Amino acid sequence: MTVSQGNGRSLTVDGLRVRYGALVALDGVSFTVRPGEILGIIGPNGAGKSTCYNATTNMVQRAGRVRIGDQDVTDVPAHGLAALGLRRAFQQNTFFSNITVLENMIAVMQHAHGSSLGQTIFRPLASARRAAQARDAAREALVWMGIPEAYHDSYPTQIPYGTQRSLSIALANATGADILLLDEPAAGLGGEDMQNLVDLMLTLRDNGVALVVIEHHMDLIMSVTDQIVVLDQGRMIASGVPADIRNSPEVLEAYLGRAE
Ligand SMILES: Nc1ncnc2c1ncn2[C@@H]1O[C@H](COP(=O)(O)OP(=O)(O)OP(=O)(O)O)[C@@H](O)[C@H]1O
Repeated sequence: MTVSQGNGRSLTVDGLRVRYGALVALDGVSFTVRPGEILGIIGPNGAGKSTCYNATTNMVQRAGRVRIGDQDVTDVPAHGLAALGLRRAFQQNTFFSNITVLENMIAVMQHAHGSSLGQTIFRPLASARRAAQARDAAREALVWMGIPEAYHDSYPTQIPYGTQRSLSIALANATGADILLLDEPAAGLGGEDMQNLVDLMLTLRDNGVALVVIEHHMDLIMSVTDQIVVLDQGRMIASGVPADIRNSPEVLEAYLGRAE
């Protein structure tokens, strides 16, 4: 396996609280997700799920603390968290659309692992060899994360929508992220695409990535997560393993009772 996953670190948020004027959008939200775990965050519309991601990644003014492994990153700005292994994959697909799928992966992997400009200029043969190695490594990473070779030389917008979603997540992971925050990854997907997404999430989990998933798709959440946090009106009304959440009267009342 060529995609390294860094050191495998957990994410802990403790007592997150966010106010928008008079509205308390998040209040006392705490959880830990460990390497090789998938944590789901669910709740009805307006429950505070997106605010929770924004608070975790320091994109909004908040109280509370955030840790990556043993490191307190509460005051690290959003753009600095990626370098510390925390990546957020947004709902919309994110890639460079004017270069191929393979070139996207090469670019991300080279950015993550660095390349030596001096050697590239002065040693063209070694440079050519490194370029070939980079292509091989990128191809292998893409296939491992469920992007078939048939799509590698296409532009991202030419490949099926579901595969574009997987590509976005694969690129986020290829940065060497230990922790991935996925924002409604299943939105707009069905059938085979959904299964491919599940396979990708499980592959990453099994490789020691800590995943946090905001998702409305209840079957997906119940089938892939190790633990679930339920938000309602900014507060954690329940947390636990999927079987407990499924049977929680509070959750049924607050979330499942209000069909979306
Ligand atoms: N920038 C903002 N300014 C003021 N209020 C906001 C802002 N962002 C979110 N809110 C409010 O905070 C609350 C939580 O919103 P949030 O988007 O976090 O919920 P959500 O669970 O992600 O909802 P959805 O499932 O609909 O995406 C809502 O009442 C929302 O209207």
